[in-house]
Amino acid sequence: MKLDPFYLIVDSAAWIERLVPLGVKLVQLRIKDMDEAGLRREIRVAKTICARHGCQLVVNDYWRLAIDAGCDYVHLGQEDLAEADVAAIRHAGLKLGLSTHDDAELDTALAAAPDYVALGPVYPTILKAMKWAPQGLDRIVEWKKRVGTTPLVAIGGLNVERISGVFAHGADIAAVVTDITLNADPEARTRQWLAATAEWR
Ligand SMILES: Cc1ncc(COP(=O)(O)OP(=O)(O)O)c(N)n1
Ligand SMILES: Cc1nc(C(=O)O)sc1CCOP(=O)(O)O
Ligand SMILES: [Mg+2]
Repeated sequence: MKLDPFYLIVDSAAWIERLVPLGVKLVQLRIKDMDEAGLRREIRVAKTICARHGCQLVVNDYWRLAIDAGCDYVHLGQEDLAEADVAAIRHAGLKLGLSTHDDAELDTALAAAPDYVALGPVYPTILKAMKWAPQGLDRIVEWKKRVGTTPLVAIGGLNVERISGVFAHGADIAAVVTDITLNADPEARTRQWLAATAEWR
C-alpha cells in the first residue's frame, strides 16, 4: 500500500485523536521520556484511533512494544537500528522506516532493506538539537537516485510553503512536527497540509 505524502509526527495519542480524524493517513507516534506502562497505553490508544480512521500508524523507537501491541510499522534511527533485532521485527511482520543523515548512514539503511528511507534535516529544525547541518534540497535529488523505488521521506524544518520544493526534488513524503504542533491553530494547519499535499496523493 502506498504511503501518504503527508507524514504527521506527534508525541501523544491525544494529538492523534485530535488530528487524524481530519484526514491524516500517515502518523508517527514519537514519545520520549515515558515509562513503559504509559508507552504501552499510548500505543494501544493510537492504534485504535488509527484503525478507526484508516490511518497508517508508525511507532518510533519502541519496536518491541510495537510488536507486542500488534502494530505493523516502526521507525528507527541509526542508533536504534544498531541495537534492534531487525530479524525479529521482520519475523513479526512489521515494516521498517529508517533515518539517514549522511552517505554512511544511507549505506547502513539500504543494507537493511527498509520500507522507507528518511533524509533530514532538510531545513533547520527547532524540535531537537542535531549534529548535521541542513541537507538542502539538492541532497534530496541525490538520495532519490540512491534509494530508487524505496519511498523517500523528507524531514526537518518543513512547513506548508516548503512542501512543493521537497516533492519537486524527488521526495515522496514530507514529514512534519512543529509546523503543526506549535501552530496557533493545529487543525487549520493540518487541513492546509492535506490540501498542499493533495496532488502527490
Ligand atoms: C520520519 C522520521 N525521520 C527521522 C526521524 C528521527 O529518528 P531518530 O534519528 O531515531 O531520532 P528520534 O526521532 O528517535 O529522536 C523520525 N523519528 N522520523
Ligand atoms: C525528529 C526529527 N528527525 C530529524 C532527522 O533529520 O532525522 S529532523 C526531526 C525533527 C522534525 O521536526 P520539525 O518538523 O519540527 O522540524
Ligand atoms: Mg529514534
